[in-house]
Amino acid sequence: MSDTPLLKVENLKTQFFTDAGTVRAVDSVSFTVERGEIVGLVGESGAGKSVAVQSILRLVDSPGRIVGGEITFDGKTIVGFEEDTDETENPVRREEMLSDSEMRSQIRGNEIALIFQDPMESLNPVFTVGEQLCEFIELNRGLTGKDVRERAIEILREVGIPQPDERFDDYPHQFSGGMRQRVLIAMALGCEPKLIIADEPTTALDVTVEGQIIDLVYDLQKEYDTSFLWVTHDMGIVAEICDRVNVMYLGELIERAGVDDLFYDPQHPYTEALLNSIPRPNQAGELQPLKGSMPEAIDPPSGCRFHDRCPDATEACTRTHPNLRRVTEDEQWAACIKHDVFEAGYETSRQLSSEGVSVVGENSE
Ligand SMILES: Nc1ncnc2c1ncn2[C@@H]1O[C@H](COP(=O)(O)OP(=O)(O)OP(=O)(O)O)[C@@H](O)[C@H]1O
Ligand code: NI
Repeated sequence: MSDTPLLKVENLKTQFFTDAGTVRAVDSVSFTVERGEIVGLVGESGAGKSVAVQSILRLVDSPGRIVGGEITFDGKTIVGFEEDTDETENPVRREEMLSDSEMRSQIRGNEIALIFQDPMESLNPVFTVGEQLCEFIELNRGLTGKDVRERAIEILREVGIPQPDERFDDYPHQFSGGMRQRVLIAMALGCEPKLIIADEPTTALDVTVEGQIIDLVYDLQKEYDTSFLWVTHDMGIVAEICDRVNVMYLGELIERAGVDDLFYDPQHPYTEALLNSIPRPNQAGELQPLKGSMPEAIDPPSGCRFHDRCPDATEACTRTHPNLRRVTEDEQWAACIKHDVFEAGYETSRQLSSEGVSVVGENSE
């Protein structure tokens, strides 16, 4: 049991059935989170990171639907379909797949907690921070009376709220953005989850506060051994806290690696381009902003979805769809036909060259 990953996502497909066509927001994505790990999910805006997270919690909004794949969490089947139902609008659920009420009572906010970008959305402005935290603890941990208040104050102290017994009676608007995010982390911890999913939780904060929150998460992770799935478009944050990283591009996973391998020896040109666009210690040349913007998931390019922005693309890349495969001795995986030259004819076909790279506008971030 303990050698199975805490979270396992396999060939997940989530699509939006819109009037304009089918948006393949998450297109056969697989990754795992092991116990006690902080795993990053990175990529530009629109890559499918949030939809992947919503799929794990089974919170995909209509007209979106999970149409294929399997998600298991701590021995439970969050998503599981009968075979051969892939890509139909109504795949048949397997018997062991958790019901909607089991998702609500056992998984969401209990075994898996979610932290969003905007804490105000998750906090109720008419109740004090303390009241909300207490309600949450009562609901999730079954404590009552004085114990609840004590636990709430203890957690507030733990997440670095100064004078927690006084701040307990404040309303959310009396807290700064960073403090509110700390309260959300307190709530997430309050239910002692096995996994915390953080979807760009520090994007709205200034750099100093962001740094403090990240330090806090790092410390808490050490203390509680909680696993994290950390969604961000910020490679700097990834470098700071993640053990392993999954890079998404246009609904697909294009590279997966341990954080050091990813930063020092990226195996996919998109990862390399992302890294070249941020300042980092071993920076060889000047910063190069990532050229162009990500195409629409409704009509992805043929072959490799990144080929029209890729500096290394050859003609073969417009034809061959690369699969994610292990490309180094370590656990480093990439989806690029550079790594299977003989099969796909990468080296023998014409370089698309710099003119082949369409430069349309600036990076979408
Ligand atoms: N309700 C919806 N209806 C139609 N398409 C949607 C809907 N929600 C998301 N999408 C599409 O799914 C794709 C993935 O979106 P998603 O929000 O997961 O991206 P993201 O990687 O989280 O980006 P960001 O960094 O901006 O949060 C996009 O093409 C988006 O337009
Ligand atoms: Ni998002």
